[in-house]
Amino acid sequence: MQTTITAQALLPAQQRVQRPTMRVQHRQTACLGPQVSGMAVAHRRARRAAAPRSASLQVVAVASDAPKPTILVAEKLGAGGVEMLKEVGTVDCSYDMTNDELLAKISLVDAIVIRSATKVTREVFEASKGRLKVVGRAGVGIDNVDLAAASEMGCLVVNAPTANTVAAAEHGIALLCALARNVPQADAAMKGGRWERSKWVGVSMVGKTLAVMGFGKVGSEVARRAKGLGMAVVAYDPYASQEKAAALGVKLVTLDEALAQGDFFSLHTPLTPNTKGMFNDELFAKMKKGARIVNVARGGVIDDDALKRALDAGIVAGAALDVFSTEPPPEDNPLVSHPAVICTPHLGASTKEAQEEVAYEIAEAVISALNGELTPSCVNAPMVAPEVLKELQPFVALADGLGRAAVQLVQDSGFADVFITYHSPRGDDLDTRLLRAMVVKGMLEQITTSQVNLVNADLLAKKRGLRIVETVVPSDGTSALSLIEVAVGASKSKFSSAVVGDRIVVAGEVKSGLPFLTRVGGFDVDLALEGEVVLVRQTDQPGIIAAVSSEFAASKVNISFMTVSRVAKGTEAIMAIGVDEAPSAAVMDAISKIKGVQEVTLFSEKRAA
Ligand SMILES: NC(=O)C1=CN([C@@H]2O[C@H](COP(=O)(O)OP(=O)(O)OC[C@H]3O[C@@H](n4cnc5c(N)ncnc54)[C@H](O)[C@@H]3O)[C@@H](O)[C@H]2O)C=CC1
Ligand SMILES: O=C(O)C(=O)COP(=O)(O)O
Repeated sequence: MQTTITAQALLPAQQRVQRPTMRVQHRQTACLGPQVSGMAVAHRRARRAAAPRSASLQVVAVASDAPKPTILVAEKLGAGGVEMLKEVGTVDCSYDMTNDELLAKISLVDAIVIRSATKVTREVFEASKGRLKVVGRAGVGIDNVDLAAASEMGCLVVNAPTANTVAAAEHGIALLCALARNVPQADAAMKGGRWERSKWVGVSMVGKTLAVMGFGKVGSEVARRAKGLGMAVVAYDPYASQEKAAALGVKLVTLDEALAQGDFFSLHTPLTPNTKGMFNDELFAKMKKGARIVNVARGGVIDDDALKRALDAGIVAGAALDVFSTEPPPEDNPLVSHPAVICTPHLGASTKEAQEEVAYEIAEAVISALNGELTPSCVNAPMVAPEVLKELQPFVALADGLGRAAVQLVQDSGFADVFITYHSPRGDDLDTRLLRAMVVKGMLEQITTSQVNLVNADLLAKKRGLRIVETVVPSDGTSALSLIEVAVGASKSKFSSAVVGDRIVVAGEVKSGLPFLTRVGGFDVDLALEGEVVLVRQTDQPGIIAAVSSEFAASKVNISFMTVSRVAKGTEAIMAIGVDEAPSAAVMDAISKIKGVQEVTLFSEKRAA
């Protein structure tokens, strides 16, 4: 496989819903059904019990010697989650702040936990002056967070994608039944002293068709429950799999088919540029006359004015809305006051049980993000499924180290082309996003003052005009990768032996779980990628190794690793030497003057704190 990084790969996850890796999670959850939530809860409980956690992949880590992070909880969060946060940081629970209050506070905190009411806009990120490292969304929808601004500023956005799925689905079903049977209207009449039996005759659900729009976690749970009510269920979701639908007895259909067949519609898409105002005049005109709509997704998915027209024209017989384009909706909102509309104030996720679990799920994600770990619920970093993440973990440091090494070998002139070659038994199935971001991170950390992390690596690469070409070469072996090669398109190197053709090339492998540099240019080496590394090219002759070592010894620089590799006896050789601290310029100069030494250079594998 050979791929050139595309604009698509740089999109925030919310807009990349069609990526296969994003779908895997949906498929797993949806196929397993209600018990999944139970399993997810059990897993979370088990993980909570299994301390201490490992801080392995540095994403946006607050340095270990830094003071405790400050975490602002801006909306009501379950007590258990707040307690978890208190174990690791100073927690400020300030609910219902105005935007000005938020702007004033945000530069004092490392993380913020929100629900759907707090808008984390570009203005908020700018006001944080770089301190804000993590936004934790205690729920699913992240349309109230400016993901582009978060990514540009290297701020990790994590959500709680599973804990409220069942609650939202149950609320969808509750609204579906209430809508079909006019429950709120009849209740209001009775409370007003009226016994209106003939006025509130409803419609039956059994045998009717429910069109689920967006067949993800909530949509599929709604579908499962609607089947139990005896409804025929079709689903429109261009990114859902046929197998998942078939497993639930649901037929995946086109948009036009869904519109033509649905007696009831249940909306479950995220709010994205693609879905904003999706339910407009054109769509309503294609619906069966008398259809009913439930929206527990996001208000913005429906064009409010178009719905009002469809209701008034009788195309839509009734709507049940939990979500609104502006929340709370203004008092004169014509939908809220419409007699054929029933409403709840964004209650989909609001069950006692769901809120407790959401709080744990988000606290866990925020803590691990602050610890610098990669969390699977990160929505603006190149995340992969947890099992893939575990497998790639050893190679993440390797990719970072090779990027770091390659860029430091470039002489003066810049470069635009980066070639990453992965040797992997997975072939085309290898998910390279994480590794690519780490190579880029390693490179950019050397050449920019911006904070670079997995969140913004791709974005910063694009801004700098880097062209990244990735190639996967099938290889033997049982681990995910056997070798990674990183080359930059530059023929002038501080170490000319690193140049092959018109590229500076380094390659490495993971050995005993640690990243090793195994090739520089055409030379094989074998050196742990850590600390400071000195490369020496010399004529292959006796005495040089001793002469170089004694220069280090004289200046009390400890050698941790050394490998020597030569082309052929008596010709050229290179030494790769790991040293505990960077030798002085004088030592480097002295080495370069040793008879037989042709060139010497130094690069650092020290990671940014
Ligand atoms: N009212 C409430 O309190 C709650 C609302 N929600 C909202 O429910 C929605 C769904 O949540 P989940 O199921 O957890 O998300 P999900 O990501 O599991 O599912 C969303 C599905 O929508 C599909 N989709 C994306 N664009 C589409 C399009 N243009 N047309 C048709 N399908 C499209 C995706 O492929 C995906 O399968 C989100 O908007 C979320 O914010 C979720 C929980 C509670
Ligand atoms: O999880 C979601 O997407 C929700 O809409 C729930 O919102 P909430 O956390 O209840 O403000």
